Amino acid sequence: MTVLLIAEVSRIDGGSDVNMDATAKAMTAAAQLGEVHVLVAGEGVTGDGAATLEGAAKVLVADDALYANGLAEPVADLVVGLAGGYSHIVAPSTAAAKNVLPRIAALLDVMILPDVSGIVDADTFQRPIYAGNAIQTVRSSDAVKVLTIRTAGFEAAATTGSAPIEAVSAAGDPGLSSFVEDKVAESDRPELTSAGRVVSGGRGIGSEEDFAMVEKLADALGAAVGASRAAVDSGYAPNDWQVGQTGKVVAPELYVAVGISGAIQHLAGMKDSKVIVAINKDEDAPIFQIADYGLVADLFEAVPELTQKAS
Ligand SMILES: Cc1cc2nc3c(=O)[nH]c(=O)nc-3n(C[C@H](O)[C@H](O)[C@H](O)COP(=O)(O)OP(=O)(O)OC[C@H]3O[C@@H](n4cnc5c(N)ncnc54)[C@H](O)[C@@H]3O)c2cc1C
Repeated sequence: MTVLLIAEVSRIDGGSDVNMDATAKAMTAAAQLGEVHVLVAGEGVTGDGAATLEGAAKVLVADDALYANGLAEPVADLVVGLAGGYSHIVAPSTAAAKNVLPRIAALLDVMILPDVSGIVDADTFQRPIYAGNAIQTVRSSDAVKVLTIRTAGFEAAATTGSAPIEAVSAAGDPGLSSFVEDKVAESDRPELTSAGRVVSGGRGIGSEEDFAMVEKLADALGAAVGASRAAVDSGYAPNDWQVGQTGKVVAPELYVAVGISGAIQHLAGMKDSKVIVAINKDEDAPIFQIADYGLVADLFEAVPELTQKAS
């Protein structure tokens, strides 16, 4: 069995480099499957770091401007071109890999095995389902197994090796996508995951216009703004404000939940906050069970009043 491990490559200061932590953890999983070749695709990449990974038999370096901006299509094409000799194609379960690996699986006409957290044998894998509440064991009879590795489940491989490095040439531009720009979101507010205070709004706010009320309270408190998934799905707040199981996990000193019922998936993202304040008109709302301070009130009255007092 020979495994192709796709290294996670991050863009740093105009160049690219291997994200060693994610790649080293995926290496530990890959090494349980067979001999591992590591593919490093990027612009200006050397493969030197990947070559130190214990378990790497060979490092393949595709140094080309085509891979500079992390577009999934050229990388998928490159991997499909190399896939012939491999029993498994593996990558750490990162946002980039989750974009590339399903394309590879589709092009090879095999299934994708995402978020693998345990290797049973070369055909059998474990992965969490139902938000981690159950573990699924999947056996694949595909000729090539394409899997992403949930890195939290594996220790990082040591970096004491010295694998040989080989250049591989770019597959050519499939012309399916082109890079336009990267834009860093600018905000005067603190960053959500590291903020000391967070004010989040839920479906109870009722509209995008009224969500401005939550933002005003956040600004008065010097807080970051969060939202429940229902508020995001309803278009009241942008996606990257979502707090919870499928959003961001926050643990600020102060978390204010406005018009949020307190579903378990929301609590998964904020229950470790030091002081939780809930504003809800329903006194039986589950959020009150974990709130340190509960205000049973109409948010349209309570929030402007609080904002005025905090300003
Ligand atoms: C797999 C999965 C993952 C999920 N991931 C997430 C996640 O990451 N984050 C998340 O938040 N949810 C997540 N959810 C959704 C979650 O189950 C809930 O549907 C969601 O959290 C509900 O959002 P909400 O509390 O804003 O809305 P609702 O449950 O509709 O609650 C609205 C609340 O507002 C109150 N209210 C209404 N009007 C007023 C008023 N005028 N004044 C005061 N209070 C008022 C109501 O009493 C109610 O309690 C997930 C669900 C699934 C199945």
